[in-house]
Amino acid sequence: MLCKILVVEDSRAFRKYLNIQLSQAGFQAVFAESIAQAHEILARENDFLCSVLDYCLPDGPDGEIIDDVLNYGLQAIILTANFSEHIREKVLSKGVIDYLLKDSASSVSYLIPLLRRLQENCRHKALVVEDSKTVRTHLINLLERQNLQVIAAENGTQAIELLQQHTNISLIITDHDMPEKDGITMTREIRRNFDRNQLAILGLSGSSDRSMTARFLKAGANDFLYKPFNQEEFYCRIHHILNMKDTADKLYKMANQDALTGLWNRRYFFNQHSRGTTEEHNNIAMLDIDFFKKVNDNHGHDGGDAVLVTVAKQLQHHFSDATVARFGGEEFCIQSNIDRTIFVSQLELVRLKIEQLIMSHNGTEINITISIGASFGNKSIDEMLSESDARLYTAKKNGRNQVVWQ
Ligand SMILES: Nc1nc2c(ncn2[C@@H]2O[C@H](COP(=O)(O)OP(=O)(O)OP(=O)(O)O)[C@@H](O)[C@H]2O)c(=O)[nH]1
Repeated sequence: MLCKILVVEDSRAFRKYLNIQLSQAGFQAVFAESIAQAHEILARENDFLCSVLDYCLPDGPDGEIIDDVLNYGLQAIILTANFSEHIREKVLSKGVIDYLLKDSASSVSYLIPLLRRLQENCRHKALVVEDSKTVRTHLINLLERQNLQVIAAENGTQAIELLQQHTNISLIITDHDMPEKDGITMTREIRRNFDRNQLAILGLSGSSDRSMTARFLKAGANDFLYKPFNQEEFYCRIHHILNMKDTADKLYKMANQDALTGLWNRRYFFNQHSRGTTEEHNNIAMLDIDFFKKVNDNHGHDGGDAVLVTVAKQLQHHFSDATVARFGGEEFCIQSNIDRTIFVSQLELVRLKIEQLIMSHNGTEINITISIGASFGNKSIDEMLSESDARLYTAKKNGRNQVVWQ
């Protein structure tokens, strides 16, 4: 579903221009020409990502629309035709996300990435580490306004505890001077387990010590800001850090995930498991779709691809606690640390499920079966893979559609 943006703008030409730009960027613009119309829309729809508001409207020439829209709990980005320090301060003090000058195409080319950032932000969780309650609350408000999920700690020790409980934190904003553990020491400790691409850190300090920037960056922070900072600078840094993080995440996925099925690829599998395991149970299974060439021959490459995706989904569903990888072609590998007997019964179950599954493609039905070879114990990954492979070969030789595990 397209992400909806409320645009309140009286200029017909600018509305038309925004409509083209927003729809090309994948947003759905809902337009109002006046404050009155905006109220009508907001009374019946409240599922907007945010609003883009003209500062001067026929029924409110001095930014009156802003409070009205904010009162509906909707975030706002302001467009102004004239810039003045007075308007800037007035607008920002109301708690809007940003304001833009409506003077050129560059303002719209700033608006689109800003909207995309807001859209992406809801996937990110931020941890604020700050001992002053006033500053902490201010930081939380600023980040929540950006659609980020936010949790907070009063010092470095508490922050590290929270980091262990919340495994999905992607950004930390931390002060330096705090009781128990300061921000630089905490950053250094965090970097032992998380690199800059996994967990971004923005350091803050109200100190007059000008070496603070270098100290934070050398300890592993992604960026640093002296307090007091202004909202625009803070948001620019946060956006920059999160854009870098999203790019790093995308690159990681491209390098480690199979593009067709979304499963892990061979490279990821070997990186994860090449060093062996200390787990009590260690199981590997190699799976291969039977007579897959025939699926391609009978249903085309598209049909074959659809089958690969369906099998991948089944494997993910049945082995949610394991590492499931597509090794290439129609071959998959599972590494699991559960009890061997349970693992074998899971393999049997998924084999049966796939045998019973009727997939439909372009109006035709596709049935497939899979063959599986499994290996157990604390051997090297290479030994386990070649044992599984040999058992998979046996399964194929013995008639396919079966699990061989001894
Ligand atoms: N659609 C599709 N086909 C693929 C892909 N990768 C490999 N293949 C096809 O997978 C088929 C594998 O065929 P074979 O190695 O002969 O094995 P099989 O037909 O499954 O026979 P058995 O393994 O002996 O049961 C080949 O036709 C490949 O072209 C892919 O990403 N998509």
